[in-house]
Amino acid sequence: MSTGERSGETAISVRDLRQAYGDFEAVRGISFEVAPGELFALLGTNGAGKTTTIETLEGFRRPTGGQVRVFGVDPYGQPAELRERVDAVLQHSGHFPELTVAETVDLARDLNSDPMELDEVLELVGLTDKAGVPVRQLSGGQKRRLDLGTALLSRPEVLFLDEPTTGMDPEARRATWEIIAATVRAGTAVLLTTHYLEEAERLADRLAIMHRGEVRAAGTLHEVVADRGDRIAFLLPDGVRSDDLPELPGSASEVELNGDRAWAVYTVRGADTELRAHRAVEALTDWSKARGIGLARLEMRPASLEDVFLGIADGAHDLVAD
Ligand SMILES: Nc1ncnc2c1ncn2[C@@H]1O[C@H](COP(=O)(O)OP(=O)(O)OP(=O)(O)O)[C@@H](O)[C@H]1O
Repeated sequence: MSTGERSGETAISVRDLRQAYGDFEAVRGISFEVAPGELFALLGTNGAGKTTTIETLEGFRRPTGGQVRVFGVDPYGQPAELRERVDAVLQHSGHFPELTVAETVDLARDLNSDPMELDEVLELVGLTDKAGVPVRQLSGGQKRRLDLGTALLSRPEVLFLDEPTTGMDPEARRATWEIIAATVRAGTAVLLTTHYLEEAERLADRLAIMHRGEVRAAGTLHEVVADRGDRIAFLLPDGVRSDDLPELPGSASEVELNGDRAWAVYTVRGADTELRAHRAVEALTDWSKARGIGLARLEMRPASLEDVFLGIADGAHDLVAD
């Protein structure tokens, strides 16, 4: 159990954070907290402000507005009282390419007062057989595992993970998820950014989706997808236009193009979503029978994290200057 868990304090606190680069405001008033033994995932479109937020929490940047705290301490400038309690896997690691894996781990161990043993670190991240290999000869995924090993060897109470599994094959990614989950179970507060939605689904206790510097959705996975509602979809029958689709109480309809197929999509939101979605399917079936048309590929399912993300990202790739 970590010190933080014992005292019940908040590990990471972000309140109305604003961060600007010159005239451009990259982070526009975001707030969240992470407790010891909790993993919070920060998701978002490219350029949403995730790395800027993590860099601010790591003490590389002073907020232009709002406040960030790590165990109640302002992290700007990486004060000594936080150095032994906090570690990170950044997007770009700073290892020396000519040093071997073992030398790299030992170098990181030298900077800590009570680090894990070398063998323990190598085994933890599956690099035992690469101990004598220079870092420059590692694959991208192996370098990420080395990054994780050098971050974990100090047994940090707060861990920042900025896209930690990028470049890993599916097996290495799953192994890394196990390591991260075990670290959280041991009491570490983890702030994770990732573009792999499955990673957040597997690991996150709570999450936030950012877009253009703002949090657009936040909560547990269940809360975030429940907000989006249930989805009913079927292939738009030949000869049926979007205007011909029946109106169903409590649901919104639209036509989605996927490749060369057009889909009729209904979204059912609010209280008793499951029951109302079921009634909507019955009404659609009656409507299609009355017209003698089929509802090919009819599906009804709760929204996924991907649906929520894509709903937020819609238009995110327009070349619009902020
Ligand atoms: N040093 C900098 N100077 C000026 N603008 C910057 C700087 N760093 C980031 N930005 C801009 O701030 C915005 C947020 O960038 P940031 O790297 O925080 O986003 P991100 O959510 O981590 O993106 P990605 O998912 O693509 O890694 C982007 O528009 C980016 O171009």
